[in-house]
Amino acid sequence: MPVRCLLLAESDPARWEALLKLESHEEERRGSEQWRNDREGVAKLIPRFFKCENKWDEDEILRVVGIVQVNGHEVPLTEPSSVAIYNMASMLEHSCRPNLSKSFTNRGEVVIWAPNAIRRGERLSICYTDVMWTTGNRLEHLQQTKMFRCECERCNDPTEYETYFSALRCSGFQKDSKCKGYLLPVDKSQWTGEWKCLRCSKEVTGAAVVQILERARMDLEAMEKHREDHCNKYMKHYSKWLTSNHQFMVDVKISLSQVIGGNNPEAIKKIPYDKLMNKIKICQDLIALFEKICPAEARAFGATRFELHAALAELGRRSTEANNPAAAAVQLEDSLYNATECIRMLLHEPSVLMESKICAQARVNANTLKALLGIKE
Ligand SMILES: C[S@@+](CC[C@H](N)C(=O)[O-])C[C@H]1O[C@@H](n2cnc3c(N)ncnc32)[C@H](O)[C@@H]1O
Repeated sequence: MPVRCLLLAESDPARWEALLKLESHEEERRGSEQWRNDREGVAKLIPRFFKCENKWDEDEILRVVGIVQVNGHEVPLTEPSSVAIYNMASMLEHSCRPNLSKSFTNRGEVVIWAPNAIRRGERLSICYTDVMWTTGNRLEHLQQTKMFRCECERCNDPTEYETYFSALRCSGFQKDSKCKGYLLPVDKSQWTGEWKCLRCSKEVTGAAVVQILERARMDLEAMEKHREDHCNKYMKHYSKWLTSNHQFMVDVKISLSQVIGGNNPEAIKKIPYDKLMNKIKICQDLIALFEKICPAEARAFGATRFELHAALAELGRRSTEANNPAAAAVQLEDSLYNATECIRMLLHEPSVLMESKICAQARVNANTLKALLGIKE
């Protein structure tokens, strides 16, 4: 990527000039661990590897590396994904609760759109990191790669709109404790320091927090997420330490929402009633959480709305079979609403991605539901 950028100076001087106008954080990066690694691994390597010792000096290469790191977007169209820089999209500022969503066309063009209404005067933002990461991880990632401390509303509220997405449970850190309180950092800007229970005020060391989070992360990575029993076991075990909305729990709930009755289109018809209701509850909880912490995260909404519409349609089918047309009508209408929301959220997904196929299926299902409900186009 840096070599391609550097070669623009000859192949496309106008784009080279435009690239050089982008933020590199050259000075702030200088001397950091990342900068030292880039110097050894990129700036010194390129001239040797490409046998062009005098073509570019070290500072020029490191500046381009900085520009790529600060402005690059991961494009998930290929396996592995690629990185691209978009001149206009580079001007967008960051928020951990952005109001814009980012998608791509099959040709790799970026699509920036607003899933929800934006108030007059509200600033436009995208997320430079992952909205599904805890505050500590987001802050660290932004500081290390984009060289700034995020002061967005979400980062300044450790409860994250009372979802406790990054919090831990006090009881997990105290033997035989019945405390139902949540732990958060004593200093909201220091997620690696001491944590304190909001209810009983007990303090826990940063090292103890890191230890449990590391264990939970490793177990999450190692588990088979397509296995319902594995997901349930993980949630049961870690409910001692993690809040029900914690990043890792949410990760497992997203898997569960897809796995329950999701093996094939017929599978959902065979699951017991309580499992069907559990799928619906998981989807509704996820949507309520997304609405609070990431209302523009279109792909997460789209996938979960799809699962919810499927479960509600099945519920409606069972109500019809049980001779309860009134309940069936409400459930099918609700299913149609979720299918429509799924389509709206996945509308801009490129056909090479799975999300576009989910969107296409939601269209077919929405038409079937409309026919069932006697709704004309
Ligand atoms: C992709 S550039 C955005 C354009 C850049 N502000 C410029 O004028 O060229 C990313 C850089 O903008 C700044 N930035 C973007 N969003 C920010 C935010 N919410 N708070 C502080 N700095 C931010 C940071 O310096 C970050 O590394």
